[in-house]
Amino acid sequence: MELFEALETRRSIGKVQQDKEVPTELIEQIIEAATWAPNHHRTEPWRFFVLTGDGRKGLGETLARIAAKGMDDPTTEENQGKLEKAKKNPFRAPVVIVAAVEPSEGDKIILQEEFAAVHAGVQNMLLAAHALGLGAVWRTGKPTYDPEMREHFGLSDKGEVVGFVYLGYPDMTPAPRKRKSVSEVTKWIDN
Ligand SMILES: Cc1cc2nc3c(=O)[nH]c(=O)nc-3n(C[C@H](O)[C@H](O)[C@H](O)COP(=O)(O)O)c2cc1C
Repeated sequence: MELFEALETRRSIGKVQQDKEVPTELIEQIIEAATWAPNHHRTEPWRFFVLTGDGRKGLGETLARIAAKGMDDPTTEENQGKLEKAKKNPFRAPVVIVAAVEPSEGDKIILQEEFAAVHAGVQNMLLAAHALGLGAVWRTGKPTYDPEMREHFGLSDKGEVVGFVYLGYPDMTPAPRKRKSVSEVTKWIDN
């Protein structure tokens, strides 16, 4: 797929086929695409966790634990329903690739730039998935940044999950989207 076509036609695909497995080679290709992202001082701060099958269970349990902390009474019927839903969330796609940052140490290292590199990597992953005929969506939400999430994936105190890429073969056709025009978002400064 040509680059500009991929840029313009990539869409968040929230609904993917449950029973169609994604070959390991394609998952590796998508992660490799992330590793080609630009990164200042060549720190390569990205880390990835590929969750498949029952490997998605731990994420669901962590999401539920984090959600329970924010509830006055997690035992009510309504809240139990919410916690069950949180547990099931990672099962919405056959593959969840967790993208995380492990910032490097050093006088020259700027924390925001370590995050920027991983964010750029995630965009590469979404484009690669699209070019390979897969559907993907970058999911986050407040629990992503809870310390328990960092601990669940064994990241350092400075490490952080930056997103969950839900991946599979598309089971939806997204509606075309509009973006603001270049002129609306750009100011040319030439003197
Ligand atoms: C940092 C980040 C977090 C996002 N988190 C979610 C999310 O939690 N759930 C979701 O459905 N989409 C999420 N998205 C996807 C956006 O909703 C989506 O990109 C936006 O609606 C534009 O649609 P498009 O990707 O199809 O162009 C996220 C996107 C980014 C960049």
